[in-house]
Amino acid sequence: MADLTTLWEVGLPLAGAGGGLGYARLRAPRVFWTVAGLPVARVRFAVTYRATMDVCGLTVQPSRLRAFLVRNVARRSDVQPVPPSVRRVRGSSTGMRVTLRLPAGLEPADVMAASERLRHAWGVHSVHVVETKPGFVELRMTGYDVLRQVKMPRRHPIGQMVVPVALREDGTAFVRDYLKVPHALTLGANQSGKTMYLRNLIAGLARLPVALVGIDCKRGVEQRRYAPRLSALAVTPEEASGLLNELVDEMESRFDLLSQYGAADLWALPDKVRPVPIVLLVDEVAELFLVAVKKDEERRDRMVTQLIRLGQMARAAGIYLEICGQRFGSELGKGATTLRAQLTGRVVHRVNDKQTADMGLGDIAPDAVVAVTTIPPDKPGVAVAGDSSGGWSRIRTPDLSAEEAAETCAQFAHLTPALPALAPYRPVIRTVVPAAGSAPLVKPIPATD
Ligand SMILES: Nc1ncnc2c1ncn2[C@@H]1O[C@H](COP(=O)(O)OP(=O)(O)OP(=O)(O)O)[C@@H](O)[C@H]1O
Repeated sequence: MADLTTLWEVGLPLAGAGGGLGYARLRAPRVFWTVAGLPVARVRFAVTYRATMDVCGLTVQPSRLRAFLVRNVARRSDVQPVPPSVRRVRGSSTGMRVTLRLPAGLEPADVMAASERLRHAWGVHSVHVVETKPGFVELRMTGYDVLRQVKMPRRHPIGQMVVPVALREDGTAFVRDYLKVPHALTLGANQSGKTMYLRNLIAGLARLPVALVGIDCKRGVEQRRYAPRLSALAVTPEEASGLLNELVDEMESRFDLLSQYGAADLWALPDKVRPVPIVLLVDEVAELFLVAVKKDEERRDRMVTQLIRLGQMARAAGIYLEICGQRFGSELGKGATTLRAQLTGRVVHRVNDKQTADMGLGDIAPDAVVAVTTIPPDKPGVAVAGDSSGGWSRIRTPDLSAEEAAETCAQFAHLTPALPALAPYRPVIRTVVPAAGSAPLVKPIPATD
C-alpha cells in the first residue's frame, strides 16, 4: 500500500511534468527550449566542446611558446592540439550564441564548413557561423525551427531608416535598411507571401517619419486600406504613370535643393530644410506594365524609364523603391532588366521555375538560387533574402493580418506628410463605420482632388 502511495505521489508529478514538456515541445517550442532545451544544450556544449572541435577538425597545433610552457611549466609530456577559445556563451529564447576566438591557422570558412557537423554534435536545430570581427566568429545556434511560428526578437539593429520585416533562420531580425540598400525587389509565385512581406514592411514604415507612396494596380485591394498613412496612391496604370512623373519632378527639385546647399545627399542637408524621405511601394509590378493595345506600350516604356531614373538617382534625394512582383524579366518590356540591376535588395519567395529564382538572386548570390527552389508550398512567407555582398539567408515574415496593418496605419496617420506635388494622388480615406457606442477608427480626411 505504501509503495502504491509513493508511486502515486512521485510518479504522477513526474508523468505530468514529462507530458507537459512533450506538449510544450510540440506546441510551445520557445517555452520548451527555455525550460529544458537550453540548460541541456549548455551542459552538452561545455562537456563536449573540446572533443567536438577535435573530431570536426577545428583544432590546430599549439604555438611553440605554448608547447614549451605545457612541457616545462605544467610538466606534461602530451601537448594537445588547441581548439578556438570560447569567449562568451549566451542563451536566448530561440537558441544559444557562442563567441569564439580563432587560433592562428583557422579561418571563419573552416568553422562554416563544419557547421552541419557541429549541429549534429550538439543536437541543436541549426548552427550558423558569422564572422563578427577579424579573428572572431559567432556560432548562432537555434534550438528549434524558429521559422515555423515567427515571433520577432525584441532586439534588432536600429537606425533612421531601418525597418524589421522578418525573422532570419538564425533567430535574428531581417531588417530593411534603406540607407544601406536603397532599392529592393521582392519576387514570388501566387500565394507565396509577397503581399504579407509588403504588409509587414508598410506596418514598420508607418511608424517612421517617412512619406509612403503606393502603387497597387490591382485596383488598390491591398493598399487602399493603408490610406491614412499614404501620402499618395495610384490604383491604375494611368494614375501610376502620372504619379511616377510627379516623383521624378520631386526628385529633380530635391537635387536643386542639394546643389543649393552643396550637400551630397538628403541626409547631409540641415534638419530644417531636409525634405521627408519617400518610400515608393509597388505591389504586383506586372499589373503596372500590362499592355492591352499598342498605345499602352508607349506608356509602359515611359514608366519603365521613369523607374530606371528613380533607381539610378533617387537615393541621394531620399526616394527609395520597393518593387514586388511574380517575375521581373524582359517580358515586362524594354529596360526591365536595367531596372532590376538597380534594385540591389532582393527577397525571393517560392517561385514556379528556377529561371525566376535566377532573376532574383542569380546575379548577386548564385547559391541562394538553389535554396529558393527548395521552399515548400506549405510554408508561405518563407523567402531567401540576398544582399549585394553575396550573402543570403532564409527568412519568414510574421503572420500579420491586413486589419492589424491597417490599424497601425490609422494609429500613425498623424505622421503622414502632405507632399504638395503628390496632392492629386492623396487617397480618399473611407470612414470606418463604428460599432454602436465606440469611436470611429479612422477620421475622414478630405481628398485634395
Ligand atoms: N509569413 C506567413 N506566415 C503565415 N501565413 C502566411 C505568411 N505569409 C503569407 N501567408 C499566407 O499565405 C497566403 C498567401 O499570402 P500572400 O497573399 O502574401 O501571397 P502573395 O504572394 O501575395 O499571393 P498573390 O500573388 O496570389 O496575391 C495568405 O493566406 C497568407 O495569410
